[in-house]
This record gives sequence, structure tokens and C-alpha cells, in this order.
Amino acid sequence: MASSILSDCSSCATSRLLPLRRALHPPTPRFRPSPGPAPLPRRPLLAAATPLPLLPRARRMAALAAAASSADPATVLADASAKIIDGKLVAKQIREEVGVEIARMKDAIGVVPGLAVILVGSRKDSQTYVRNKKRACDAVGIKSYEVNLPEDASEYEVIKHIATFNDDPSVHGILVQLPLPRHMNDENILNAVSIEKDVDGFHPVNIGRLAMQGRDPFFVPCTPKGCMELLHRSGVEIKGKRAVVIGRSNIVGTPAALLLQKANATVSIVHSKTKNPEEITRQADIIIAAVGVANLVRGSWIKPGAAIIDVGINPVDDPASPRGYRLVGDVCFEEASKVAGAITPVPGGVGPMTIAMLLSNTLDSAKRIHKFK
Ligand SMILES: Nc1nc(=O)c2c([nH]1)NC[C@@H]1CN(c3ccc(C(=O)N[C@@H](CCC(=O)O)C(=O)O)cc3)C=[N+]21
Repeated sequence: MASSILSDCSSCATSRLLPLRRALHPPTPRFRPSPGPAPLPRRPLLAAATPLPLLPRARRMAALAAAASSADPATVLADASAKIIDGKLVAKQIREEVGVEIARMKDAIGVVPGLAVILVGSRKDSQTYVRNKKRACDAVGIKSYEVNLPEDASEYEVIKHIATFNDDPSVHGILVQLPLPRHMNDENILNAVSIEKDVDGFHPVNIGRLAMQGRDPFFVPCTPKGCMELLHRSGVEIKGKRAVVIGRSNIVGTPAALLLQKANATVSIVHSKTKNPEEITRQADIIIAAVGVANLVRGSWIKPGAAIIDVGINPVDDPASPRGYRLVGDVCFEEASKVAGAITPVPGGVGPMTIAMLLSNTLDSAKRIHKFK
């Protein structure tokens, strides 16, 4: 992991909240990032320029030994102390596992899972996401069905398509790409999806069941499910730990907090009205950041050794990049990777897991509907 000598996390002012952020996290840039310069790292800044350079020999050896003996292939040693949780690699493993299961089901009962995606309007980012989902489906053997409606389509038209897919036995999952055009009421539309086919887990009944003791939803929303999977697969213990979720959106923050609670963590939610977010976050053994503010979480917010899952995908201007921007998370990676025990990068962290979980949810749905074990 290369890191520059000067932290760029103080340049939050250059972050732009593009519409794609709003899809995952409705607009809530509400924290004032901590003022002043970056907090002091625990090692001299110069040391950050090369891998493991100025560490005392004993610590360096211990770190290398830990990396070498790590049973978890999805992690490598950062140039500082945090292990990098490689979401791209874990997502690939999950897609392979899903592919094997789909082949087994097809052989045994001749059924392939079907996923229907409804896209309204012609937003470039949504079109890209839908295209990526379709490719991911093709690669594992899920049959995908796509409906594209014009921006000015009526709510009724969308609901009519949902009803058709609800009744179609070859469709096991239905996803309405968000955000919907402004004139539509999300709630009416998400309510129309059959809870047994709601692979996004956005139906109020599924979210309600997630919140209740002793009940389970048919589906858990893909992004928070991906966060939990990354924690599990990198050996992070959750039971009895303090977890902080930053952000309280319906799609990520709230379900992530519910999942951590179900896994027996003690959970706090930090949001725009929280006093001293930094102080509360610093108590956490596990941090899930899902607020949509570039580099909000600085090194000083983090308890040494904490596990950090960074859900943010924030475009920041970068003339040096071919696209003119690059993606950064809600966590200042440079600073955090020197303090945390484990951290997900952006890109290559939670993003790829979202799609892997969608495939997994679609497979689970087909298995449940066809009573295939
Ligand atoms: N009904 C619905 N369900 C969704 O799950 C949903 C949605 N609507 N609307 C839009 C958001 C956004 N979303 C992402 C999926 C994958 C990456 C992803 O794979 N990102 C990569 C690449 C990023 C890049 O380079 O552009 C990464 O982080 O490494 C990101 C974001 C799903 N969403």
C-alpha cells in the first residue's frame, strides 16, 4: 500500500457528493470534520514512505510472522499496522461458492435462479450498476430479467411490472434500482415487492423482522450483509464487543446496527446530531462507517486495533486520474491504517461485496422457493 508522506485527508473540502452517493446514503453531510491538522501518527511520517521501514526489528518480525501465518488469504499486511481486508477477493470467493451451488441445484432439480431488475430513468451511474449486476449474474448462472422504464414513467407502471415479476415462477429475486425519480414514492414501490422475492431486503416487513428478537427476515440488505461477512471472514470477534455505526440510513446504517446487535455486539449509532462523534467512535472495537462524507473518520477517532469497515464511496476531484476523480471512503485510510487492526479499502472493500451478496440472496431465494437444501 503506497502512502504519501502528507496526508490528503484534510482536503475534505474537495469532495463532491455526486448523485450515486445519494443512492446508498441519502444526503446528510452533517458532521464538521475535525478541524486542524491531521493527528500525529504513531510512527514518524517519513516511515510511511516504504513498507515496514523503521519499525523496531522485533515488531517488524512479529508483524511479518503474523501476516505469513495468517490463515485468512483475504488479508495482507499494510505498510503500517492494519491488516487490509480485501473485499474484492472475498467477493470473488463468494461468487465462486454461489456458482457451485447454482450448478448443483440445476443438476438436481433443473432450476436456475432468476433475478429481475427494474431501472427507471437513464442515470449513467444506475445504468452502470445494473450492467455490472447483469454481468455478475451471467458469470454465476443466474438468469437476469431487465425492465427499463423512462424517467417520466408512472408509479403505477413500475408497480405493474413488480406485480408481474411477483407472479412469475422463474423470477426469485426482484430489485428496483435506487434512486427512483423524484416524482415517485419509494415506499409505495418497495412495498409492492413480494417479501419472498425482496432480495434487496428493503421491504418494511423484512427490515421489521430484522429488528425483532427471535424473528428473521427473508432477506438482509446486501451492503450491511456484506459488511458482516467481511468481519466474519477476517476473523473479527463481534460478541461482547463495542461497535459504532456511523450513519443511520435505511439501506446501510440502520440494518448494519441491527445485524451487529443480533451478533451480540453493544452498538452505538453516531449521526448528524451526535455530540462528540469522535469520542464515541474512539470507544469502538468495530466501526462501520456509512455516512457518505469523504475522509470523515480521522486517525484520532480510532481505538488502536479496531476493525474498520468503510462503506463510503465518495468521488473526490483528482486531475491526475483519467476520470478526473477518484473514490475515497468515509474513513481517512492513510491515517486509519496506522491505528486500526484491520480495515477495508475503497474501492475494493465493501462495494464488490454488495453485488456478491445480491447473488447469494438470489440463490437463497430460489432454494427456499423450491425447497432445495
Ligand atoms: N436497489 C438497489 N440496490 C443496491 O444495492 C444499490 C442501488 N439500488 N443503488 C445504487 C447502490 C450502490 N451500489 C453499489 C454496488 C457496487 C459497488 C461496487 O462494486 N463498487 C466498487 C467499484 C467502484 C468503482 O470503481 O466505480 C468498489 O467499491 O470497489 C458500489 C455501489 C449498490 N446500490
